[in-house]
Amino acid sequence: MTAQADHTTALPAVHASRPSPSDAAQNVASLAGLDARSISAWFGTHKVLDRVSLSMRAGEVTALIGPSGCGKSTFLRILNRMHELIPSASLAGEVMLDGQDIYAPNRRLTDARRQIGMVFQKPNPFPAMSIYDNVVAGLKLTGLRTSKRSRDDLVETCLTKAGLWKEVRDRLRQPGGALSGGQQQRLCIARSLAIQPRVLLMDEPCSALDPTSTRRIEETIAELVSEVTIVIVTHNMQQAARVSDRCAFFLASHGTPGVIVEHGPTSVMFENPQDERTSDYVHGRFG
Ligand SMILES: Nc1ncnc2c1ncn2[C@@H]1O[C@H](COP(=O)(O)OP(=O)(O)OP(=O)(O)O)[C@@H](O)[C@H]1O
Repeated sequence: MTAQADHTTALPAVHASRPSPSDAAQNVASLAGLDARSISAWFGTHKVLDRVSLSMRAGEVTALIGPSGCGKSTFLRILNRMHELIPSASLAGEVMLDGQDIYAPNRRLTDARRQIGMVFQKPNPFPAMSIYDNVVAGLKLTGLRTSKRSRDDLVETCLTKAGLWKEVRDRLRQPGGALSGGQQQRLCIARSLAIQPRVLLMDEPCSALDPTSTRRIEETIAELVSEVTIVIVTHNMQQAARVSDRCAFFLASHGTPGVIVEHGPTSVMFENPQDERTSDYVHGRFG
């Protein structure tokens, strides 16, 4: 999971057109924050994260940045219990969703996955399944029976939110695999939204996309964050500056496990970071 870092010294305007996070949080009752407390992670005996704590606020975009191999993707997978799918993987710590630990013994794995969705680096729609069926594919997870009419509405709503409706409304029965890469990624976002997650995790969602598709995804993120809390891993510093409210800078120096060196508002992280290593990284002096 490596990608070339794309650094810049310029800090573009950060989504001036959307409501402030606090306005958004007040407007949508179901918004939830995620609070990771003292997370350590291992693959076998190899420790890759050491007591990482981070609050990801409701109604905000939090960007996880840092050089390759410092544990960003591992941290992200821990946030919705995907880390435990890897046989050698283990972890310590707590992940609180709206004050409830998703790892508590009485919490079901499927609950965490339903409430905390994930979009991956490489678009992964079901290629032979129709666009329509891709969007509703996750509904089985919820166990809810829905009418055809409400499924139709859901498909339109989710594709609209993902910025894809106008491009596909006349070909909903065509296979998802026939769409362009950028369209497939927006289809995956629509599929995640269909089960109404409270948090959406995005692991380098634009790294396989061209600049135009990347811009569309970034616009989609800006529109979605008023109703779903977003955590995004990105190697692209311009993108982190454009889309996020807050950033966390991860680092694993000289084979030590990854830690968060610094986190805070994106403008501060880029313009006035407290740690020299953050400054060096966001300005492209290493990584
Ligand atoms: N399935 C796995 N099995 C064993 N080790 C793994 C596995 N996945 C990741 N690691 C190791 O965990 C460490 C952190 O990897 P991770 O992918 O979380 O970093 P990252 O910061 O997301 O990197 P990148 O930016 O390159 O995607 C690395 O040393 C990596 O080799």
